[in-house]
Amino acid sequence: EPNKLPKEKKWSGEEVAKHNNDKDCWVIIHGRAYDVTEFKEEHPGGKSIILKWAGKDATETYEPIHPPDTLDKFLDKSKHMGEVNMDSVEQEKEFDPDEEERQERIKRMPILEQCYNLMDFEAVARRVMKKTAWAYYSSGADDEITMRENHSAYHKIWFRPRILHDVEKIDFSTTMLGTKVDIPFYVTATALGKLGNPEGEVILTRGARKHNVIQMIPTLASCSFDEIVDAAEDGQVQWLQLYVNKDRAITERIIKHAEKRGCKGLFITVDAPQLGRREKDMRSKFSDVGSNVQETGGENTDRSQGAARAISSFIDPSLNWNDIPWFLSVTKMPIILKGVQRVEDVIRAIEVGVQGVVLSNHGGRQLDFARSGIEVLAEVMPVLRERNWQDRIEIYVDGGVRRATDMIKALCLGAKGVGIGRPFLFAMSAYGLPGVDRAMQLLKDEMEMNMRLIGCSRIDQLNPTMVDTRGLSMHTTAVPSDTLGMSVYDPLVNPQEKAK
Ligand SMILES: Cc1cc2c(cc1C)[n+](S(=O)(=O)[O-])c1c(=O)[nH]c(=O)nc-1n2C[C@H](O)[C@H](O)[C@H](O)COP(=O)(O)O
Repeated sequence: EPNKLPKEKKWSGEEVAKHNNDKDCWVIIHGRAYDVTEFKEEHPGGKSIILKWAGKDATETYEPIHPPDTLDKFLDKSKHMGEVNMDSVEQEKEFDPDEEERQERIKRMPILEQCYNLMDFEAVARRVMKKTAWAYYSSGADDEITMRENHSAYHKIWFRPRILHDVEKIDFSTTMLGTKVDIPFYVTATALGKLGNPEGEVILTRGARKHNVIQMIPTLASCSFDEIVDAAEDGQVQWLQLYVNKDRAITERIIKHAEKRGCKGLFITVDAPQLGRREKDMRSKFSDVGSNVQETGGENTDRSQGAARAISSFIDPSLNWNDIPWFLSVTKMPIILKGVQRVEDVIRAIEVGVQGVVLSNHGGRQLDFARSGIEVLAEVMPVLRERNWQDRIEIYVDGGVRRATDMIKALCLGAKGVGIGRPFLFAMSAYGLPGVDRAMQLLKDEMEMNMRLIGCSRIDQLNPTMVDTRGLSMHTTAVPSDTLGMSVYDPLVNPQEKAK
């Protein structure tokens, strides 16, 4: 065929560069050429990003968003054109006006030992991460009120410590879905790990292994699912976070494969029938990566929806309670609904037969003005206790957990454990595995001290009498300062302009 290479030949950069338009479109990924002329029409991230790199090496942009097996899985073999002689390819770096200053900031960043708590990692990550990666990880929906409320809700809960209890030996280990863990937190599912670190989610796997905590593997990981499972040690427990695909055959395949690979929990995300509107993310360079989920949204849909939208057009917005029996029928893994936000749905989850819920608003990235997970927990537990249902399912909370005291408050109120997201992403992005390791160790040190100071030596001694939650439902949210107004009316300097 015209485009077929004799075995030993490699394409030159010049030859690939000829295929640089809508009618004839090749890209180079990891030193190989791919004909994406037809595929670009159905690319979930929209076709503009592909055309932007038509005829060029797209590896750097491609890498953080796509697991390594993406092209083998989704691009017909006949479109895999073969090897490219990369010496002949003109490397085109995506111009980033901030890159020079960022490299300077990296040289001046604090050493790891100067990070004393999880918020320190956020402060460092903000300075040293690429803007697009920082935007994706740090963004919340709309005015980010819920994202801030998630953390400040813990500041409305005060302790009622007890005294004169023997707290010489502290044991804060517990079990989660039957797995023994060192400390009651798990690494929650957060997409696109390679935006923050070239190795991606496997860094979190190694940190989780070292501290004997569970990692929840995201559907939208940068690493492939099998890479993440292979990075785990024998006996290391992982869970799967599932975005349900409109095509249930794909979903069934994913579930069965996860079970076969040893996952010990299926966390179905139920708070994201469509990914939230995260404006920091939308402003970053992904703004040219509109996705076909907007196409279905009709002409006037805003296409600059950032990375989130670019990778989530497959999610099924029709998912509903009637689907749950099917999930219970296709797997033996315990099923947990992630993103439950009111007691009525916890009752329904128990009645429909799932094994747990995560009280969560997706880190404030979905519905703004959703209540914090911890506030919902305070609503849920008294109702379950009234029915003597408190042991019918395991209840987790995530969102805004930054201190061991946050964890202790959640456990006092009846949570089995908490999920932690951004802190480990920021620790990984700033310092790699040593950062994640230190972040987890800091939480263990804080846990030991605070359990001692609250007067408990074991997790099962934590109970509602040890906290005062009277202030919890007071949403004395200061009127949000108009950050959008301050920035959005500035003449948006086009980075390309700045470079001239
Ligand atoms: C920070 C972050 C969170 C994401 C996340 C990506 C990032 C960068 N992504 S998202 O791209 O779709 O929004 C996921 C995801 O893949 N699936 C999911 O169930 N939750 C996702 N979450 C939510 C996460 O599982 C927790 O609910 C949330 O992070 C907890 O809040 P903290 O970050 O404050 O700990």
